[in-house]
Amino acid sequence: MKVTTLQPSTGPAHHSSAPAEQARQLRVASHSHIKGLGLSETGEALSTGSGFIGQAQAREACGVVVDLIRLRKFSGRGLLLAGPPGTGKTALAMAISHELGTKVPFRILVASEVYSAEVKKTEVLAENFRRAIGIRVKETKEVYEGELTELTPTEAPNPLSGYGKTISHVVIGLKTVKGTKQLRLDPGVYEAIMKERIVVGDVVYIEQNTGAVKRVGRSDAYATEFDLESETYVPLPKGDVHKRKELVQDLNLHDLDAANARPQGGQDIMSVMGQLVKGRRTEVTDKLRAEVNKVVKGYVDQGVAEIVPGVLFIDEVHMLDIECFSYLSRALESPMAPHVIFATNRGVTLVRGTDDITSAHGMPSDLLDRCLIVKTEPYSRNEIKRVLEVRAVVEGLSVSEEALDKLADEGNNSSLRYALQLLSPAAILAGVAGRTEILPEDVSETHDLFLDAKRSARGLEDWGNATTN
Ligand SMILES: Nc1ncnc2c1ncn2[C@@H]1O[C@H](COP(=O)(O)OP(=O)(O)OP(=O)(O)O)[C@@H](O)[C@H]1O
Repeated sequence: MKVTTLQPSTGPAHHSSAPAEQARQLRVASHSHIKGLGLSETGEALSTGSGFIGQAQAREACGVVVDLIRLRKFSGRGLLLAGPPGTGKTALAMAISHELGTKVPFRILVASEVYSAEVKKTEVLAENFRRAIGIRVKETKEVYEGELTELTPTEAPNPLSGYGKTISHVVIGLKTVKGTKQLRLDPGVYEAIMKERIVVGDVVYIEQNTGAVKRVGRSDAYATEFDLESETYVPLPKGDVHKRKELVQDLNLHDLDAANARPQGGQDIMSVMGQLVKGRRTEVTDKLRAEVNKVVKGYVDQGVAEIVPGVLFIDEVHMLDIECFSYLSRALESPMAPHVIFATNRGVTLVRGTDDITSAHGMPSDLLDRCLIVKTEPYSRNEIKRVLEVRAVVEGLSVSEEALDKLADEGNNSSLRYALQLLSPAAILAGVAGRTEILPEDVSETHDLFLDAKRSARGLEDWGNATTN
């Protein structure tokens, strides 16, 4: 049996998500029940379509925007979601992203994030713009693909330290419909296999010239009717183990900017795309971005790559200042701009960075004129109750009808977000009382333990008055 040796991949290390990124992911989790705008074929809002309750008019308006985006008739324009806090503006932006599809990048930026000590405001905006522009690269490569039938690492004495063992090489077996093949792999590829948590029975492919390993899924020969995890089962690959395969990589322009700012060498797609621009770089500059754009445009013209404009959601847009707004106006003109959705809960207010210019939502009129504005309405008590119901199901909490009513009252008196935030603590208190179901007493106790903004502000005011008298 012919055995082939492969070299390890030397592509850029993929950094784990930074705290900011993790905070961003947490933000997304609170909308995990939102699966889309919940519209019928004719664009009418369904009563609880896709986890969305109420806001029928705003959802239908956003449905029209999704159609405009799909028809590529939305470039250079923005969507502004204006409404009181907790009326589903972020949820609508998430729903639009779902409607556009998982391959469309979606980026959340809270406007106040642009004010950071180290990085220029417009640089933060530029980076978020680039992260919201996807690029899909198709390339045909020589790969070894199949169901993993054998994974045998061979140990050898550690040549460096004289004690302990190291992996000298690993032998794997790959099976396809047509046959099997044994491969002798470099330790670096074995580490990649371990990192991807690949086990015997998984269907994988290994790129021949980089040794990059990709887990496609679990072979459906192992599918059992009792499996609980959300495993993706895939059929046994057809054809030979060694074949030419079209690989699709979904990146965003910031990935390319960063890879070019710190070229790391190597053959995998990130490294290749990371060497588009000659010469050593240290940071991402507008000049670098312009060069990356030029090369990307060349790839698009050759049909190797496709630009996927994503969604950049800028929450609390009234926090941006005049300098940021002028950057946004220019950036929206760029042919490679993402679709920008703004959200604000402010009315007429001062445009930050100016002394005396007030305007609707704190945005300059020239930018406002380019936006479609969608209003979100406060929820009725019944709608708040239904949102709480949907959220409780998603969070796996069981709530009695009376407790749900009590929470809905809290939401009605204070805010939807406050009521939603009482759900998990109430579940904890129910657990402490040895119950799995949340009852009204748990809601009352959490109401006393955790204040809403109005009560806490009033409490401090009373305290302030008491101490000054
Ligand atoms: N109509 C709705 N249906 C289902 N869930 C909703 C709805 N509206 C809001 N939510 C949920 O309520 C919570 C608060 O909503 P969201 O964050 O969208 O409000 P917002 O208008 O963006 O608030 P803010 O102005 O403070 O950013 C989120 O968990 C969101 O998923």
